[in-house]
Amino acid sequence: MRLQNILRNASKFRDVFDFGERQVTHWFPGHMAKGMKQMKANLKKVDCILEIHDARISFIEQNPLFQQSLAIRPHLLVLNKMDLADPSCKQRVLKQLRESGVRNVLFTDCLRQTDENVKKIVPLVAELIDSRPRYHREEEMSYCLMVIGVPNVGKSSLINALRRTNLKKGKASKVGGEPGITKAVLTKIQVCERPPMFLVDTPGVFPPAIENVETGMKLALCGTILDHLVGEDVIADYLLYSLNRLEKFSYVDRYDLGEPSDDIQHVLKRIAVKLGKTQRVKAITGVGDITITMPNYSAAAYDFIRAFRKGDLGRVTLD
Ligand SMILES: Nc1nc2c(ncn2[C@@H]2O[C@H](COP(=O)(O)OP(=O)(O)OP(=O)(O)O)[C@@H](O)[C@H]2O)c(=O)[nH]1
Repeated sequence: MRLQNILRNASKFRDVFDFGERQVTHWFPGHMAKGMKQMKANLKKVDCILEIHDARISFIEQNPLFQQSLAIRPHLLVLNKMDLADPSCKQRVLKQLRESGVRNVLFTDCLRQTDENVKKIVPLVAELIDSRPRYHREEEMSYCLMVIGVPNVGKSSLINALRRTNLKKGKASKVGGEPGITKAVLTKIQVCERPPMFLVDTPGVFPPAIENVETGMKLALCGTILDHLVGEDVIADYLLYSLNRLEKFSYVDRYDLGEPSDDIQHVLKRIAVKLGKTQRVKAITGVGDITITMPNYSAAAYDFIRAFRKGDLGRVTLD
């Protein structure tokens, strides 16, 4: 019965999301461009780049300004927050990345105390560095790495996880739930004694050349961009569209919807009622003012988006 309902509804789901006239350029604050300059200058001092992406969106175009630097240095792609991504997509993602020339890839969950793949990072990086010429850093005994990635992807958490795993030491980097917390450049954080390995922490840098508005929206959904710059209503609608497209229907039970729906107003209304998020507003009628109870759509959208980000709507890979 349940499956029949879902299949009946599937034909009613949108095939494409209407982004309207949205432009992504104003979603990226100016401090990111400033960070890019700092990062380019720092790149000269590093032996290997740890590029960190959200495992739910693996195929972000590389920033053209870094392509050259990335090409001449060993490079490891860390797909973090794997605990929130769909594990059944792993092999497809790896294949697609391999086809586009990205060979060194690890999936991580930095919040897990003992993540096997976090343990693999130091040996793999040492191997990658030793297998290639180090140019002007040939004499250097220690390894220096740089972590790069968009805001809120887990750069600070990865650094802390590396220290926890290899040095049995605690936090070196501030970790935040809002994008853009890593602002100051912390020079050289030790992550391993043998071999001596250091990291340069950098501000979260957003690639300015996002290939389309949909990539921007996926990044917004995963918390890379401050919500108010994009609009929680449209993020919530894109989330609903994505869950239906990917056939991830756990939201139906969570919010007692009975069956999947592609109508965000309907879904938000039900979420608001379920969570008791209603507000009393005055309405003017022909026979005088009355007070009516309305669903609080903003509070419902907030809950829906947060539930997705925490993994409460299931493990979802958006790409
Ligand atoms: N579920 C999950 N959450 C994670 C993981 N890694 C980091 N987070 C969470 O993601 C949020 C951002 O983590 P940070 O380490 O501050 O990310 P950042 O890239 O340094 O962020 P900026 O400072 O904004 O550039 C925090 O709420 C972390 O707890 C992970 O592997 N899994």
